Amino acid sequence: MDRIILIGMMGAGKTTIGRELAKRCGMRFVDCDHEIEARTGVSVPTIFEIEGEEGFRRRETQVIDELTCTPGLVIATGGGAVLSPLNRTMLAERGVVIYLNVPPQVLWERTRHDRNRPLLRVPNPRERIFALHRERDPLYREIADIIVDGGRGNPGGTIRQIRKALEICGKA
Ligand SMILES: Nc1ncnc2c1ncn2[C@@H]1O[C@H](COP(=O)(O)OP(=O)(O)O)[C@@H](O)[C@H]1O
Ligand SMILES: O=C(O)C1=C[C@@H](OP(=O)(O)O)[C@@H](O)[C@H](O)C1
Ligand SMILES: [Mg+2]
Repeated sequence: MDRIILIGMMGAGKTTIGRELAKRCGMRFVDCDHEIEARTGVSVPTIFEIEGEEGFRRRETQVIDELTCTPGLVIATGGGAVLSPLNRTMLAERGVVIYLNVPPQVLWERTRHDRNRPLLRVPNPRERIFALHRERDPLYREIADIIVDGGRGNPGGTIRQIRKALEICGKA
């Protein structure tokens, strides 16, 4: 299989699970946000400050286009990668797409003390998480080949679920 692509909300565990999954599958791990940070030399929140969300999204599309043409990768996307129809088409056509589905309350508990997510720098970040989840859940589902429950237990359990699903659909 050429690429495994993880999608889902902020705090769903795409970065955490992706890194570990890649190790276990003998593939290389890349995270779109880390790739953008490496290329620009600044953090994601700094890009939002300087270029706005629009500037960040342009960079994100460029990175998604390049990484989804590179073989042998486990790719962790950012939570907003599915907002653009062009991104959704590239992701859907160029890899096995796995949606880490996590209830918004769990997302909130995982991200509430994290300062690295600019979209949560608002007066009511919990409400924001719930609203983003409502808006994005249908988009994740639209392009997912596999949906796993990423909200319970530890990352190991989620990774086992993913590997089993990949085996069943003959992709691992
Ligand atoms: N079962 C789990 N699966 C994935 N992450 C978990 C789990 N339980 C707790 N976490 C924690 O939740 C956070 C997930 O963050 P991260 O991997 O950065 O998510 P994302 O890249 O989707 O925003 C990490 O701090 C991780 O340790
Ligand atoms: O949900 C979003 O729109 C974003 C999620 C972040 O990635 P994670 O999903 O890895 O936190 C990062 O790309 C940026 O802060 C925007
Ligand atoms: Mg991440």
